[in-house]
Amino acid sequence: MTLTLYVVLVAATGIAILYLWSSRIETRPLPPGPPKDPLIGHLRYMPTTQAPFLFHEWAKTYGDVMHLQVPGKSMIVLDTLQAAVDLLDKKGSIYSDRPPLPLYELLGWTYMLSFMRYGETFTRHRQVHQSFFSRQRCAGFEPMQTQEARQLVRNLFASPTEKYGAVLSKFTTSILVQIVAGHKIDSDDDPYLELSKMVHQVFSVTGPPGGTAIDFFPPLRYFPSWFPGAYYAGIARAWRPVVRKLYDYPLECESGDASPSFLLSQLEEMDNGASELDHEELKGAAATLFGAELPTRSVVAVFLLAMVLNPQCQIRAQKEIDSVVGTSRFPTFEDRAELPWNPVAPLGVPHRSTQDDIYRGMFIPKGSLILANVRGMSLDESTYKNPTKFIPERFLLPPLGNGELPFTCLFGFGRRKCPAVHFVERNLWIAIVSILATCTISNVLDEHGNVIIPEASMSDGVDSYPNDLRCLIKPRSNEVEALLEESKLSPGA
Ligand code: HEM
Repeated sequence: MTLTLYVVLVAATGIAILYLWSSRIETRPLPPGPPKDPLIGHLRYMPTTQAPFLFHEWAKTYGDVMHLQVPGKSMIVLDTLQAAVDLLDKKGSIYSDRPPLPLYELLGWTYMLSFMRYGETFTRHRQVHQSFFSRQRCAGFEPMQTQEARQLVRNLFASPTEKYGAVLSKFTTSILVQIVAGHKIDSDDDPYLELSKMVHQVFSVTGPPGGTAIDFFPPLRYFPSWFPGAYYAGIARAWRPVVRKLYDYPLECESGDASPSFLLSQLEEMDNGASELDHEELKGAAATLFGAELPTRSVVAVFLLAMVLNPQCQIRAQKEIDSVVGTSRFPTFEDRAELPWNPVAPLGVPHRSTQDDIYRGMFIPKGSLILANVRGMSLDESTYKNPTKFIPERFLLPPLGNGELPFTCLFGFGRRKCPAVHFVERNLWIAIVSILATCTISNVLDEHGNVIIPEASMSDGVDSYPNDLRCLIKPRSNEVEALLEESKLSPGA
C-alpha cells in the first residue's frame, strides 16, 4: 500500500468515526434542515460562496433555526433577530464560546480575543478591551478622528479610483495605530501601512474562520500542502512569519516616549504589577485591535458604493447635512445629535454552545457551532419593507421614515458583542458625514463616455469588501478645497 493510499484510508476512517460520534442516537428533535447524505451529512451542500444568502433561502423552507451536520460538527443557523437574541444574548452563559480554529492556531493567531475560547483567559482579555473602549475614553478620541476624517477627504481627492481602497485602509489604520501604539502615520511608506496590507492578505488567503478542511479534520495540519485537504496548512506555514511580525513589531517600536496609547498604558500597568496581561498576551491584544481594522474599511466602502448607486439619497443626505452644518465649516462631533444615522453591515464570527439546550422544543446539542446569519436578518421581510432596497430613512420615525427597527445586530451578540462599538460608531459617523459634506460621488465613464454602474456585490470571507468600487470622488465646491487648506493650518477649526 502506498503512503498516500494509507493516509487517505486513515483520514476516511477518522471522518467516519467523527460522524458516528456526532450522530450518537439522539431522541430529542433537532431543528429542521435540508435533506442530507448518509455519513457526510450536509458537507456536499455547504456553500463555498455567498453562504448567508443560501442560508436565508433555506430558512424560508426550514425555519429560522436550522440544523446542519458535517462530519464531527453540528451547526445551528439562526436567521432571525429573535432567535439570536433568545440564544446568544439571553443565554449568553452557554452560547459564548468560539469553536477551536486549528488553522488560525497554525498561523500563530494566539491571544486574539475574537477567536478566543470562552473561559478565564477570555474574561481577562475581554475586560482589558472593554475598559479601553469605554464610552468616556472613546469620547477622548474624537478630535483625532475628526482630523483623520479630513485627511481621508484630502487623500480621496488626490487619488485615482483604483486607489480608493488603499486610502480607506490608510484612514482606518492611521486611527488604530494612534490609539493602539501612539504612532502617527505621516507617509505612505510607514511600516504600519505595509503591515496592515499584509494582514489583509493573510485574512484573504486563509479562508473563512473555521471553514477549511483543516478545521474539520485538524490532523491535516501536519501534512504537506500537496496532500488532499492540506492546502491551507502550506498557506498557514508560509504566512506565519507575517502574523508574528504583527505581534512583535508594535512592542519593538514602543520606546516609551510615544503618545498615550493602549500599549503604553498596559506596559505601565505591567511595571506597576497591575496589568491583567503578560507580555505575549499584550502582543496578542494589540494584534487583535490591528486585525479588527477590516470591517470599518469595508463599511465605508459600502457607503461609497451605496452613494454612487443611489445619487438621490446622496443629494438628500447632503441637503440635510448642509441644513445642520452649513457650507462654511466642516462637520464635527457636536453635530452628531442632529444627524441621526444607522449603519448596516453583514458580518459574523461563529459562537459555540457549551451545554445541551432546548429552544422552542428543539434540541441544540452541546458543542454546536452557532451561526447568526446577520445578512439573513437584514432581509427579514416581516421587519424590513423592501429589504434589498437602499432606504436609509426606513429607520427614522414617521413622518420622516418608516420607523423600522434599528439594525442593532450589526455588532454581534451577548458576551461576544464587539467591544469597540463606541469607537467604531464614531469612526464611521465622522468619515461618512465628512465625505457627504465635502464630496460628490459620481459614476466613472468608460472610454466611450458611457456611465459605468458598479456591481452591488461583496467578496466572501472575513475581508468582505465590495467587488466593484468604481466611482469618482470630487470636491463638492471650490469652497471645500479652500476649507481643507485652511483646516490644515488650524486643525482645531
Ligand atoms: C464597522 C466596524 C466593525 C463592525 C461592524 C464590527 C462588528 C463585530 C462583530 C459582529 C463581532 C462579533 C460579535 C459576535 O461574535 O457576536 C465583533 C467582534 C469584535 N470586534 Fe468588532 N466590529 C467592527 C470594528 C471593530 C474595531 C475597529 C475593533 C477594535 C479596534 C473591533 C474589535 C472587536 C473585537 C476585539 C471583537 C471580538 C470580541 C469577542 O470575541 O469577545 N471591532 N465585531
